[in-house]
Amino acid sequence: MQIDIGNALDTVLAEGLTEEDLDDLDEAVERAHERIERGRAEDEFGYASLNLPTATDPDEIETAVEPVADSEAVLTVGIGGSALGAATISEALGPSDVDHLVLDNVDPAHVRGTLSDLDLDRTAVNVVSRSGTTAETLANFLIVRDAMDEAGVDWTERTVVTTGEDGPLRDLADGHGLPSLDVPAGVPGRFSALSAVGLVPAAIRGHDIEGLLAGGRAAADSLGPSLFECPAYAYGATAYALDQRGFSTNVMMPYAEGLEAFAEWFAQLWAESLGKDGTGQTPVRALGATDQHSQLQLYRAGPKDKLLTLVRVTGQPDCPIPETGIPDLAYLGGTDLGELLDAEFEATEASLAAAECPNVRIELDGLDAESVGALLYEMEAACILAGELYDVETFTQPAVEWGKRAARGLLGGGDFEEAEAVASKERLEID
Ligand SMILES: O=P(O)(O)OC[C@H]1O[C@H](O)[C@H](O)[C@@H](O)[C@@H]1O
Repeated sequence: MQIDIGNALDTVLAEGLTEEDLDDLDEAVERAHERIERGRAEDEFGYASLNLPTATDPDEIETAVEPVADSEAVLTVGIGGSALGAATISEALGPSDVDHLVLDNVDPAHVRGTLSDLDLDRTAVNVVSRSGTTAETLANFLIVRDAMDEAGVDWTERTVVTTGEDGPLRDLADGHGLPSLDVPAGVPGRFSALSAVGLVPAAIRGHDIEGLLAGGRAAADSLGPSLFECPAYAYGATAYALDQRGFSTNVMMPYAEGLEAFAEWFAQLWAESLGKDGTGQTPVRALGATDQHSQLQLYRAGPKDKLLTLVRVTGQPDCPIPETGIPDLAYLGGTDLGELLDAEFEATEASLAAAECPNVRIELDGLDAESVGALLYEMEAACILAGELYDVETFTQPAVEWGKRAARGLLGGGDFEEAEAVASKERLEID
């Protein structure tokens, strides 16, 4: 990944970063890098995530998915960090003979519709939950099992489980002798894409999981004590510094359909990791060039509180635009869709800079296993670096846990005082 922070500098924007700011940040990055390396060396909770490209065993994953190698579809049942990494990888690496669908939400119509479209006899069920207790995941899995029973399919022959060392899902996998993989200890879900959590569907779909890990390893080698030599840290430090200047929203806008899910994965990573103690930068998902025609008006002319992260992929396949006799469209003829996308990308960068809106360019050399593995790793490293600069507990998500306990209490899943707050909700109803 290459990064260009030129449009975040004071030479472009009044509120931009000065040379002195960058030097100060660089010193902070050096300290943070030392902390991160110490955490990695000791496999500390969270920091251990940055060791996944070497710790993950691709052969173990390939072996676990062998029983479902005949699948026409893989259905991931998981949510948040247990689904978004896998979805990102599948979408970025493109089509395969095996479709990948995700049941994360518990929307009844969506779940029913998804199941009714599948040939369950040829579907691999990929159940993922680090805790093994997440209500949405477990409820959906029970429904999938039931649907398989009804269709006369032995669900135990079509299910692969990835979960923590213990918990109800681990017990279930052990009880039925299901192929099972570990969510590695010390790795929070949103940092687990380069483990079995993100790689099982890729393996079933025939994608190059060794390549994904090799990309992660190359990215690990690129980490270093200076932001001027480390794209991941340059990104994390720039986003942090801009947030300190009031650019409290980070719009992640890839110019590639294959990275739409990546923006969603990034949003969880950034929000759950950095949204602590009254700090954090709000991630927003957008897609270029599509959202130039809907949201860009706000980003350029609305409140000056946004950083735009614009991602482009070089080396896209050719897609020539045919010549036309229509005079107004003549400029398009003989060019290529890729050229049009690039022109849109650069025009957006310039238009934002001209309006004093900071933006950062991230470039990827193609969307292959290596570049996708590197991208996921570098964004995780950027996030961990930013967490050090904010001085927050990057790897926990207590605010999310609050709502989970409240919902569980409401469903009779135990006594949770958070559930009482739901009953005492203030109302002012207008019909
Ligand atoms: O993997 P699980 O334990 O099922 O958790 C799935 C997701 O649930 C939560 O609500 C957490 O906030 C997320 O960080 C996590 O990724």
